[in-house]
Amino acid sequence: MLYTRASEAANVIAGRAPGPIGAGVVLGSGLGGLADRLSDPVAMPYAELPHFPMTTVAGHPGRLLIGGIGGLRVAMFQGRFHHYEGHDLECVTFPIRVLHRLGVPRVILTAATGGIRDDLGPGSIVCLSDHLNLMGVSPLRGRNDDRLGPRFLDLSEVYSSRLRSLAREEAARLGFVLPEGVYACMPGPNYETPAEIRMLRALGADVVGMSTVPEAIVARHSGLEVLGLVIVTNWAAGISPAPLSHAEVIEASLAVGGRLADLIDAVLRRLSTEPDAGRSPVPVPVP
Ligand SMILES: O=P(O)(O)O[C@H]1O[C@H](CO)[C@@H](O)[C@H]1O
Ligand code: HPA
Repeated sequence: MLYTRASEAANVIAGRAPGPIGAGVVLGSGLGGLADRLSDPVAMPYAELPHFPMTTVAGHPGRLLIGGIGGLRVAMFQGRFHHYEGHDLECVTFPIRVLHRLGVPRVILTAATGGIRDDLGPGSIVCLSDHLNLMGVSPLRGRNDDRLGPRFLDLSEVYSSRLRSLAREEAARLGFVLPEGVYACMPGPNYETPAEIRMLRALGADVVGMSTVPEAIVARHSGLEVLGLVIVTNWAAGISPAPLSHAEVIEASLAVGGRLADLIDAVLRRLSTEPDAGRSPVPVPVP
C-alpha cells in the first residue's frame, strides 16, 4: 500500500538524517547542482532507499540530499521520475508522498521547459501560476487512501500565491523581474510538433515540459504548499530555429542554474525565518 511504502521510506530517511525538514526541492533536468548550496549534506542514493525506483534520464543523478540552507533543513531530490520512462504516476510522485510522511510542509518544484510565450526565451526563469495537465491522466487515479488526502481535490490554487509573491520579492532583491506563466504538461518523451505548440499557445500555455504537474497535484493532495520555478532552456518546437535536443536542454539548464540557485537559496532563507520552519513529526509510524 502506498501509505505504508511512503512511511517506510520516510522512516529510513529520518533515521539517516534525523530532525525536522522545512522544505523539499525537486531538481529538474540539469539542475542537480542546486544541491551544492546545502551545508553538511547527508546524501542518500535512491538505490539505498526502500521503494524508490531508479532514474534513467541524463541530468537526473538519482539521490536525495538533506542539509541546511540558512536556518532551514531542506530535502533535495537530485533527479526525478517521469511518466515517459515507463513509471506509473504513483511512482513518479512517490518522492512527494515521502515528503508528506516526513511532515515537510512545502515543496519547490523545478524543471527545464520550452518557451512558448513571446517574452519567455531561453535563459528565462518563470514562476508557475497555474498548469494544464495534458498528460491524459491524473496521479490521483485509483482507489483513494484518505490518510494521504481527499478523493476530490480542489485545484483552484495549485501554486501558492503566498510563495509566489515571496519569490517575486526575492527575485527583485536579487535584481531581476520574475515573470509568471502557465505550464503545459505533455506526456513526452518526444518533443512537441509545431502544430501542438500552436495549440498549446491557443490554450493559454506559456511554457511546456514533461513533468512537474503530477508532482504538484500530489503535493496539493498531501496538503503541501507548492512553488514552481522553471527555467526556459529552448524555444518550443516551431518557434526554435533549430531541432530540439536534450543535450541542449541540459547545457542551457547548467547555464541558468546559478541564478535559479540564488533565487531558491533566497526563498529558503526567507522561509527559515517563519514560525513553522520545519515541523516534522518523525519518526513516522508505519501501520
Ligand atoms: O522536467 P524536467 O525533469 O526538468 O525535464 C525536461 O527535460 C526533458 C526533455 O529535455 C523532459 O524530461 C522535460 O520534462
Ligand atoms: O521544448 C520542450 N518541450 C517539452 N519539454 C521540454 N523540456 C525542456 N524543453 C522542452
